[in-house]
Amino acid sequence: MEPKSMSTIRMKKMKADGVPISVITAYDYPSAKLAEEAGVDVILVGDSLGNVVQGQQSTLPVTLDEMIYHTKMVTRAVTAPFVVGDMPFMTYHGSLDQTLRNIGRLMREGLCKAVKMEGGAEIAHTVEASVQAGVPVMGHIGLTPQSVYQIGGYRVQGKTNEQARKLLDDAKALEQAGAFAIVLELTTDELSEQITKQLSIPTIGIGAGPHCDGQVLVFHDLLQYASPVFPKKFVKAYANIGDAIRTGIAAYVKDVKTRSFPTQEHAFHADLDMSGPLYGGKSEGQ
Ligand SMILES: Nc1nc(=O)c2c([nH]1)NC[C@@H]1CN(c3ccc(C(=O)N[C@@H](CCC(=O)O)C(=O)O)cc3)CN21
Ligand SMILES: CC(C)C(=O)C(=O)O
Repeated sequence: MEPKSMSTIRMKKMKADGVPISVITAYDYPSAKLAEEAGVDVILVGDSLGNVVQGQQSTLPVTLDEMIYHTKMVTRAVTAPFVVGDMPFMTYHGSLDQTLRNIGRLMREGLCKAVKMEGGAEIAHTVEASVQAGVPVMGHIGLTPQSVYQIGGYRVQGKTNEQARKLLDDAKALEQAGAFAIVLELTTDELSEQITKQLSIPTIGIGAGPHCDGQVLVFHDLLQYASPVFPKKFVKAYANIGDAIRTGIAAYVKDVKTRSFPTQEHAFHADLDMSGPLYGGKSEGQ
């Protein structure tokens, strides 16, 4: 039987039943295909692709067209996982009209089933309008990388009462606005637990401790795929495909240099006489 597709309703039920939600980022066809085969519930086409795929210093330069390009490749690859596309920097802060156009492009062209937006109470009106337009919205609070230059660095969030209280209010405002889930990024364990308890929609943690309803990690971090950012405390590496790829390529280079590859084993043949005049050889009688 075909695996049942993940949905926002199933995710909410998973929270109620205490079943954790597994989320991974992916940015192209093969990685998304492997993620589905591995049984992941949700795939986030994150704008972290700016860092791990494009080699940028932050997620800010990522454009809507680039998000659409990557989201298309991911949605082409999968059936069961619920695919969420990230709204890039400044594509949901202008007029509501422009925001809805941008969401429309990501969903219609990228074929994702939902979008993610960074921000709390200050974007609740945008979340509400999007939800009213029929768009499932995933919230994202705590460390919001699109605001890294305002925050001043990739820092743990919610360490003071004032900050923690504000983040709890943000989470509630997003739930009230109709978000179907909220990413908690780099929020303290205690705050993540409290937010998770007080919401009926699932929390998806990254660097947010073990109390969230689900977990998300960046593909390149959990598989050690040449992730350019320094080692992060909240990451657990489950494979080292960077090493595997480098070792494989180095062996290939060595084989080419020593003429160990290709060999006759990899060659194709045709039964032709290439010593004759057709190929510039000497013909008889000359
Ligand atoms: N490869 C990658 N993984 C990510 O998780 C990720 C990205 N890129 N790019 C977009 C954002 C940026 N993220 C980051 C980047 C750095 C830290 C970091 O340096 N964290 C420190 C904690 C700092 C503190 O103690 O305040 C750490 O040691 O984990 C955290 C999240 C998460 N996202
Ligand atoms: C790290 C996750 C939550 C994200 O926002 C991204 O991949 O862009």
